[in-house]
Amino acid sequence: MKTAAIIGGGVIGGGWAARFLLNGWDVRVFDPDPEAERKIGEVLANARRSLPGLGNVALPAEGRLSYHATIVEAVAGAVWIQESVPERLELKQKVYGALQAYVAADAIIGSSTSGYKPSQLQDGFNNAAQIVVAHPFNPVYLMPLVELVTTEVNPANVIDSAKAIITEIGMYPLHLKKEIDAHVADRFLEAVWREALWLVKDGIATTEEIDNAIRYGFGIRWAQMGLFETYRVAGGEAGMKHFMAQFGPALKWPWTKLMDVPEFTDELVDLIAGQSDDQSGHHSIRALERIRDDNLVGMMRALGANDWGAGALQNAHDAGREGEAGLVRSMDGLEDLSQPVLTQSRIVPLDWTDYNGHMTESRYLDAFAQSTDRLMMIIGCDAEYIASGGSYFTAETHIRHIDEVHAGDPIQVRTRVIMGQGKKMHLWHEMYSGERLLATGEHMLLHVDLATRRSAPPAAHIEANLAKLAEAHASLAAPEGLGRAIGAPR
Ligand SMILES: NC(=O)C1=CN([C@@H]2O[C@H](COP(=O)(O)OP(=O)(O)OC[C@H]3O[C@@H](n4cnc5c(N)ncnc54)[C@H](O)[C@@H]3O)[C@@H](O)[C@H]2O)C=CC1
Ligand SMILES: C[N+](C)(C)CC(=O)CC(=O)[O-]
Repeated sequence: MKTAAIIGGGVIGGGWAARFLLNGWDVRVFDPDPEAERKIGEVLANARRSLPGLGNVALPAEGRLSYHATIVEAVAGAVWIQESVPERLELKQKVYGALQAYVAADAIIGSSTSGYKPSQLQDGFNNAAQIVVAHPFNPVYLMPLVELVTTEVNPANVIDSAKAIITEIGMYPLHLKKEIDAHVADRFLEAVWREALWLVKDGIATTEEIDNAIRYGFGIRWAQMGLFETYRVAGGEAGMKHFMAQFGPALKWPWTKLMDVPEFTDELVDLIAGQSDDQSGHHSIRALERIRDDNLVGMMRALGANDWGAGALQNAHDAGREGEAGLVRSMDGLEDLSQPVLTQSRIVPLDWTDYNGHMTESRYLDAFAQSTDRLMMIIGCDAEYIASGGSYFTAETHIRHIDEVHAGDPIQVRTRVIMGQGKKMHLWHEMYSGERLLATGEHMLLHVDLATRRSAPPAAHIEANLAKLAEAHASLAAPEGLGRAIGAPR
């Protein structure tokens, strides 16, 4: 089991603790705040609610969380130390002094700093080679980006290990080519924030109207294509060059105030805070966090369906986790052909539930369809085969809902081949949470030629694999409920 030490467990340190813990790492925390345990507990509760269902493959079992009275105790055995103390250079350097004395020589020390350059943190320490900036985004347990900033004193093996660990916990290491104050993303955030403060101060728009300008407009676009790809599309068929020719000159017009910062007078602070209270004061911060998390999970899962942006990143992370979750991609991976095939192992995501507070009916079909997709892949009807023109279409489905399941619960689907002959594939899926049977799905599929859209025999290797599974599964007792239908009223 790998161990991470969290030095400073506030908003960001708590998020890092949750991210490591839910990805199976042991986490040791040092924070002198007597309220730290309670605060981290609340962040962790939100993380447990949202992160496990973000992907389509179950996460490993949670690691162990412990709190320690000193830095020296907290860093014992840690291979990653994440410093997230307040953004004050002299405080961070004091912490690095202690870390220099106690951290293992091969451990990595990441700083969450939003603005300091790694050279400012490394300065004067004989273990500078171990110190990097690993700047995350709030909430750390859901947002994938980590800006990894290094200097010439960090050797390649430290940088490679840092990238590998960040990737292992489901995040994306954006390694900057050189260090710069506030890295990449915070420079944008500062520019946008500065401009927004002017717009409020000058009475052009309220905090709520500015937020609407973002969330009804460019904010949604940025979440999926970023800045440059969005503008490339906005240039029409002529693309980026046309876009630059058309809108480049505006950069020199007085559209923005950029470096000019409004003074934080009491009047301006009251104006902004008052408008923010009017806009959102009816929600507690924890409630707003949950609304934010629900939306982030929903958006990232929607991007995943298109294998795009943060969703594509999550899909790649899922693919790397399949083996540990017991999922296979080919017949070679099946240890015992006579047993039903594990075709899904996941946590019920937040966006799969409904007004009745449980997994909604359409998601049972979604889950069973994903299990069918995996079985198709296992017998050889994979992306390459489908691109060559053959696939299966579902002709008939019968789902029985046997027991409830809720967001955050683990589910597994085990699949039997009832019949696999010629064009026909008859599947039986059983969905469990632990030992509890939740639902069954019976599906008849037909192999089709994608060019003619008509049924046609599958390739020989697919037919052979299907027959092998059907024969092996025939030795099991017939599943209870097989062939059932609602039936016409008498
Ligand atoms: N809040 C945000 O949106 C983001 C913050 N960051 C960065 O993360 C770092 C932490 O920021 P937040 O979590 O927002 O601050 P915070 O104020 O919520 O948490 C800081 C924590 O550090 C603890 N602390 C203070 N002195 C300490 C010491 N000597 N040793 C161990 N713990 C100590 C405090 O008790 C507190 O719990 C900063 O460098 C900040 O720039 C990075 C990304 C986003
Ligand atoms: C405001 N902030 C500079 C601390 C923000 C960040 O560093 C990243 C984030 O989560 O927005």
